[in-house]
Amino acid sequence: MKIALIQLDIAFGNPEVNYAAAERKIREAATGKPDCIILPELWTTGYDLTRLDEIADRGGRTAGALISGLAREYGINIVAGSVAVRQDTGVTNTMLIFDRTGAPAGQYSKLHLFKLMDEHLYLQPGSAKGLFKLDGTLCAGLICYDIRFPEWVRVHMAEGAEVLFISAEWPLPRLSHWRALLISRAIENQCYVVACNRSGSDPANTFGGHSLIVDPWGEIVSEASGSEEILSGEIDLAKVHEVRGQIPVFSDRRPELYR
Ligand SMILES: NC(=O)CCC(=O)C(=O)O
Repeated sequence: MKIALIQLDIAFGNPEVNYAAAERKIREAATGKPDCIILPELWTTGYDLTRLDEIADRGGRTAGALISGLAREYGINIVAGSVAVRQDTGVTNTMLIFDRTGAPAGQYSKLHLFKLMDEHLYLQPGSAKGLFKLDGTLCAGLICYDIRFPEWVRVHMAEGAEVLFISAEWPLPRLSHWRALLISRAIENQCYVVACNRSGSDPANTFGGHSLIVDPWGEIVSEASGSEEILSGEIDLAKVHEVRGQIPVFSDRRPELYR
């Protein structure tokens, strides 16, 4: 599976600019004929949370129509990062996933809200898992701060997911945590981790970039710089089975005692 990670510099609170930029980058990434493209967290609005009443995407319809159309046009799966989605009950930070036909393959609303960036004041948390299938492979999609919760990642991996997609807006001062957490999640779950961060800055934060693909042994397959770029890398699902066969972590678990 060939993956393209679009490490975007997001315009603060300006969905129109971000829709145009994402479309341009997806078209550019599509020339490399990837099987899957991934975008960062909150790529339509950035963290302009105080203006969500104005700029959140009702039902995710605008972002959904754009991404579904591009997925269908190029025949590529797109993990469309996350979008501030206006629901009847409030706004969620929701990952949208489309398959090669442009059909929705799943969605996931960020479960753990990050207080340091005021998410709890403006966003509603999700309450469902982020499992979906791409080309027959079971995948999990989680968002940024979620990677600090290994127990939540494990819930997905224990159901048999082989690839963990992460969309993020992870600030530069905690870049060492970003790398260590992603490598740890890959090693402990013996899965591929495909993690797309943003670059650039907003009024409150500078973001770290360094999007990553990590293999099930914890080795880095590809790593981006700190600037805007399209990162590519290949994942070999046979390696998941090889590593899980060599050290049978999942069958050696004692979940009855983990309480
Ligand atoms: N957008 C986020 O969830 C950021 C999470 C983060 O920075 C962290 O340190 O955790």
